[in-house]
Amino acid sequence: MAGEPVNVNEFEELARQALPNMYYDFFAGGAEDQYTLKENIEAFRRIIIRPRILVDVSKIDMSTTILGHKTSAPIMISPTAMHKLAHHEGEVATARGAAACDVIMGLSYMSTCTVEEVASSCNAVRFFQIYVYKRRDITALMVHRAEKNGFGAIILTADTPRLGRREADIKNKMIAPQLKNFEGLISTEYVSDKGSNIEALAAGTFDASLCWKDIEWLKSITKLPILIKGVLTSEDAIKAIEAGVAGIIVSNHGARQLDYAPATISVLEEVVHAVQGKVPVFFDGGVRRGTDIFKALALGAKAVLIGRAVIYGLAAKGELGVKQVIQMLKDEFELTMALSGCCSVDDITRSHVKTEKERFICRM
Ligand SMILES: Cc1cc2nc3c(=O)[nH]c(=O)nc-3n(C[C@H](O)[C@H](O)[C@H](O)COP(=O)(O)O)c2cc1C
Ligand SMILES: CC(C)CC(=O)C(=O)O
Repeated sequence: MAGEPVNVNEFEELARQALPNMYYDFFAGGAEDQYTLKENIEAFRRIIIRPRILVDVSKIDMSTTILGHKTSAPIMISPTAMHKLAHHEGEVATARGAAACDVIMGLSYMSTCTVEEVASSCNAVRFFQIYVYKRRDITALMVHRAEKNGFGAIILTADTPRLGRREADIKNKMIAPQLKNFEGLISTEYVSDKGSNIEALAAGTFDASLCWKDIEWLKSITKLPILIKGVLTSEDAIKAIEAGVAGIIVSNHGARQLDYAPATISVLEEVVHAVQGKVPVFFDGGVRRGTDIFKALALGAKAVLIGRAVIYGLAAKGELGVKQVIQMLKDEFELTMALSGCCSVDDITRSHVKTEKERFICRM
């Protein structure tokens, strides 16, 4: 590629060149046939924008408020694991990139920098994602550390009772590094001759018995608002509201868990309808362009979360790359708003997009 990257896909190419195959495959890969992985992107392509003309768009305001936190754009960083495998500064570089762009950072439970290191590195608003370990005392301790270190919410990832089958990681015998957060608490260095050590780590530590009633337990150990991540159906959206969560994240885990789960953008509206405005609905999966962000907001998302795009920026150029990727998405989103006749995020409505089903309705 000649010159500087001009879009997220070019950052992916730089990341591919920068990383050992094993790590690139871990970051980029999905489950089994990777049908859902492709669909997360393709389903966006099938949605068309209906722009309005002759609107004064000389000033565009992308800002919004997420759980009471004012933010520059409806963009957050999705929690993704093990950033030191992408860049030696790890999650500290990601957090600094988020702070520089004034967006909220989701920190993974499986991070390679500690909660304390990330918290003291910058003033980014941070949410902490958790997996629930069989050793619940360790999860409770992590929640308390996040609370003590000024994190603004807990993201409970609910789609991973077991790890999805990621065949590249099996072939590569993907390593499971020791995770600094858990040093002295539990070993996260798993070695299995059979294949992915990440899978062995998840099988050894994650609590597959986690269920709806455990949200009560989580609420009993923290005052922080709880977002539930991994909702794909109206049935589960209703249960989540009954359980008292502060928000819902429509996510298929970047297509790394259940293959042939739906593309997230194709089920966003189903969840939004079920929620009836009771809590904010967030969205992730396949966001690579500002137009994708616009489409998700038109279909009812309060904000989107970005997973791989941020990792690609981090792998290519560290903190600067994270900043450039987020800025690129913000710039593209701002231009999309202007060209669609929307001056603020509240101006983006359902009538600004046509889904595939609606596109072929013939107006007589
Ligand atoms: C390499 C990688 C690691 C991830 N690790 C986590 C994790 O630790 N916790 C979690 O809740 N989700 C994790 N996810 C899922 C992301 O939070 C998010 O749902 C997904 O990446 C969104 O799709 P996108 O990558 O197309 O933006 C991970 C995703 C990737 C690609
Ligand atoms: C270490 C893994 C369990 C992190 C994860 O959620 C993922 O790789 O998708």
